[in-house]
Amino acid sequence: MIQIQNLTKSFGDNLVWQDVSFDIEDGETIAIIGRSGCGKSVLVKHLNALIYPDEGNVIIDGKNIFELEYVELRKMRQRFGVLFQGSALFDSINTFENVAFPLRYFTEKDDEQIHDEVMKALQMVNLEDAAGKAISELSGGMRRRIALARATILTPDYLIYDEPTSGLDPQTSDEINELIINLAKNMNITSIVVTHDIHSVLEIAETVAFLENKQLCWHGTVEEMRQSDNKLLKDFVTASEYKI
Ligand SMILES: Nc1ncnc2c1ncn2[C@@H]1O[C@H](COP(=O)(O)OP(=O)(O)OP(=O)(O)O)[C@@H](O)[C@H]1O
Repeated sequence: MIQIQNLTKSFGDNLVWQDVSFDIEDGETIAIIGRSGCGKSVLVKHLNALIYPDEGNVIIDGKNIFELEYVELRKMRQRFGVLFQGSALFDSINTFENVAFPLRYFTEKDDEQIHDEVMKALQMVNLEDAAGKAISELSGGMRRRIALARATILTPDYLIYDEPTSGLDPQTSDEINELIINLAKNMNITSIVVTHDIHSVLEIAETVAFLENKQLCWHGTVEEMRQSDNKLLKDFVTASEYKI
């Protein structure tokens, strides 16, 4: 379980948000929503201590991650997979090696084990035929799926998705959403999804955290979001051109 407690973060005199608190249960899929620049990415970067807050704590399984020493911090970070905005694949190595990269970097596994695990991951995203392809040969949707295979190769407990469907057509977005749902179910992953895409929120999320006015404006289940009277939340959802 991740407990976010009274987090406040500024960069210089730019206050991003203050006093943000909510919990993420094991196995939950939560969407972090809010307008551009409201601090969604900054918030999720606190969850694996890529950014430290001015005030507040993140407690994972009872431990305050901002107090961890280097070795424990590294271990904790390995429990997270991250699907970066724009996929962030390495163009200089092929698809197979992109997915294999975390195994080569973080584990002592031999080539045969690495081969088996990479092929299993590629199968999971329906791209086993792309193993030998250069990244430049892949479409945007395929890149996203390869990035997903790489993000899950170390079987993380938590997976952070930063705008997983941005720039994709509706059909490809649906395919990625389906993969996110399957991964959460089959690998029992806790998923934290940063998105503007209300359609995706309704497809994949169980809970929603809405950042607005430099604070956590609203937090609840998707069902509660559909019925909420919170004006700012309603305005945000309506502006996303999706009626709930
Ligand atoms: N490393 C940094 N140094 C200084 N300011 C930063 C840094 N990272 C983010 N910010 C600022 O923090 C604020 C929140 O940025 P963030 O990227 O989290 O927003 P976001 O909600 O994810 O936006 P978007 O939806 O456009 O990706 C912005 O004002 C941004 O300029």
